[in-house]
Amino acid sequence: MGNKVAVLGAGSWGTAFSIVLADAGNDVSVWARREEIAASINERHENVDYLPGIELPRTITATHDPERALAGADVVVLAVPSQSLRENLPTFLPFVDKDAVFVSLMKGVELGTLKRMSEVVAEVGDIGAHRIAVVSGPNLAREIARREPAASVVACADENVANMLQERVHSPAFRPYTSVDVLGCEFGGAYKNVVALCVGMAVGLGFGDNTTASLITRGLAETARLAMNQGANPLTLMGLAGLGDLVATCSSPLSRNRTFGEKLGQGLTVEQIYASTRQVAEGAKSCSSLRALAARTGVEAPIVDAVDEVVQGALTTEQLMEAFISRDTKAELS
Ligand SMILES: NC(=O)C1=CN([C@@H]2O[C@H](COP(=O)(O)OP(=O)(O)OC[C@H]3O[C@@H](n4cnc5c(N)ncnc54)[C@H](OP(=O)(O)O)[C@@H]3O)[C@@H](O)[C@H]2O)C=CC1
Ligand SMILES: O=C(CO)COP(=O)(O)O
Repeated sequence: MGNKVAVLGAGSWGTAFSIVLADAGNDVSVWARREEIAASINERHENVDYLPGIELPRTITATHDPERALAGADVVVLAVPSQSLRENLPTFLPFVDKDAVFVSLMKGVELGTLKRMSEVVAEVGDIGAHRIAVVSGPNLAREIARREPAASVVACADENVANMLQERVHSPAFRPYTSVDVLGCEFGGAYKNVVALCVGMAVGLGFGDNTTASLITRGLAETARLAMNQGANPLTLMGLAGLGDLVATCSSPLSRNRTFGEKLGQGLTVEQIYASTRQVAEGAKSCSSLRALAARTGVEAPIVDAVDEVVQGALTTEQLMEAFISRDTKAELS
């Protein structure tokens, strides 16, 4: 095995992370669902749909053929939407080397099964935890693609694998830290998208920084409550994959989740927002799965509950804010 990485998914983050991988010295082969995206990457060295105006390194090539993308790759990066991973995996798995390590970039929880992405990979591919890693942190795709400095977490149950991947993804602008808390990183990544939807709603309604800071802070408390109930290390939620990503996503106009929430706050419907973009806002789906998981485990999750109600059309954004403020009062650290 050499230094070839297959990146499965040519959206914003799959493409931006390919730049990190190329800058770190890997040969990168991207699988694109649409042939025209593969052609744009190969011929123009640009992903015209997802990262227009960003020149891609020549060591990134793309193909529509999963077998070609995966041939000779010892690291397989998964960058498709969370809700399509289960249906995508059977297309990829026959061509994955038996020792290759999977790296999930995805930040969602599967509807129905309520599984995290690493759990879906383990189940569908019958793959051990030592071969499944996660990269998660404050990593807005366009900023990473512009090589603005950022840090992130590479988590794997096997510390040696996390160390190996840390080297493979360490580029001049991208600083990865290792962790063995895959679960904590995945909950941090999925939950912050829902909190960002909520913050976006507040912004869309015209509220300022006190409101958004209150939602971010209570969102972090809620994230930690559910993640710890599931076995996460609480310190992971205080780190890059928790607080770091929460702050970046909730603060940035580049975030699709925050933007989705903002449009809801401005009065657009969920259907109108879906019709206006092809990019994924994971929180609009994961609010339902995280809500179901919290209910199943008896964990209080008022932000996730209320965001899901808004997305289902059962609550307006004004009612969400009213519900947030008028809930029964309690001790902060309860
Ligand atoms: N963008 C970001 O800043 C970051 C994103 N992430 C996470 O990375 C994951 C991927 O997101 P991102 O790249 O941003 O998403 P985008 O919306 O930018 O791109 C989605 C990609 O998935 C493809 N796709 C859509 N539907 C399917 C399907 N049913 N089967 C296979 N492929 C499909 C799209 O192909 P097509 O063009 O043909 O529709 C496109 O290549 C998400 O979980 C996200 O939360 C994590 C960190 C940062
Ligand atoms: O995960 C992200 C930043 O770390 C990207 O957030 P959005 O999916 O909301 O754009």
